[in-house]
Amino acid sequence: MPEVPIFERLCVIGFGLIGGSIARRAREAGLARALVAYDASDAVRTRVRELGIVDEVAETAQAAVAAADCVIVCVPVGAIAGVAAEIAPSLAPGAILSDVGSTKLGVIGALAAHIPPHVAFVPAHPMAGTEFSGPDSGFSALFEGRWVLLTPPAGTDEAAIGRIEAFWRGCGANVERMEAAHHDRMAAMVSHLPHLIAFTICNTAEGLEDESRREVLQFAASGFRDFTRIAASDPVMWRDIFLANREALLEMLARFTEDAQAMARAIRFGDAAYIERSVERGRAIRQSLIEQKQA
Ligand SMILES: NC(=O)c1ccc[n+]([C@@H]2O[C@H](COP(=O)([O-])OP(=O)(O)OC[C@H]3O[C@@H](n4cnc5c(N)ncnc54)[C@H](O)[C@@H]3O)[C@@H](O)[C@H]2O)c1
Ligand SMILES: O=C(O)C(=O)C[C@]1(C(=O)O)C=C[C@@H](O)C=C1
Repeated sequence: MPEVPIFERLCVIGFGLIGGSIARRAREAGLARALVAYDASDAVRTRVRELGIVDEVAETAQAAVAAADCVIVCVPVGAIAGVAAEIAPSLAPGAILSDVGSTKLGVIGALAAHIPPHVAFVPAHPMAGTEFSGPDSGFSALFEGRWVLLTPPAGTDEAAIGRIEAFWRGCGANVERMEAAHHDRMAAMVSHLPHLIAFTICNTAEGLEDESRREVLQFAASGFRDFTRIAASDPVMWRDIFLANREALLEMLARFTEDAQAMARAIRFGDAAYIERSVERGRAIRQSLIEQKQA
């Protein structure tokens, strides 16, 4: 366990699933001496005050960051650059700015213009979440045993990276560094493509003629339910991710489409060996994930 507190005053901008989980964990584990939050939504700020997790809920983003030695931006990817522009003039000298966005290249590019020279920017992405959102959805154990990927641009202050790493370890996470472009291709495959497919299959079911649609919803057994859990996720968040990671996502979608077409062809021509091999390979990959989790 890292020595606590890691930060004197930690500021969370955006108090949804991820911001709320960070705040809960930071409070529980004493990772920051003081916690301050800001959210653009009046209703969310009111709820955060009721929850009593943070020491202060600021009325503006500028006021929230003013005396913070670490600011973590936890808003949808498409809103991160706007928040950075809003808070940049108020960031304290020596402060660390971080984010939790699900895509990294675009976020880093959009933020570069706004970060003052006296502030270190350490981009991060916790590979943990649920299909729920909002101030009540967070929980302190969300990051326990999960990966957090750091994608600091070359030349980022090592001490700042070390403190962000210590913070995430204090949240119970494992931390790894990687290049932002590599991160985006990997995330496209393991997270963005599965969400795209889950949303799409729900739309496909919805598009069936009335009677079949009613039956799909009535008789959906565990296959459809397990497979589409993530389709309950927030539309703004996923709109932003798909648009921000366009190239990598389209590449993975093209690969997937080719593989799906190969399967369609095998089914059409009765190629039983291909079908069995393909299912076998898929099953082995899924089983290795289960073993990894148990290890
Ligand atoms: N949900 C997940 O599973 C998950 C996992 C890892 C990373 N992420 C990333 O974390 C970020 C937050 O996701 P979440 O699931 O916590 O979302 P959420 O919808 O639960 O919360 C986002 C919050 O940001 C606030 N917000 C929006 N624009 C704002 C602005 N300009 N200024 C201040 N507040 C603003 C909203 O009011 C909302 O309360 C996203 O970038 C997402 O890609 C999400
Ligand atoms: O478990 C879920 O519900 C999630 O969608 C979490 C999930 C994922 O795809 O694994 C979603 C987005 C992220 O950026 C990281 C994690």
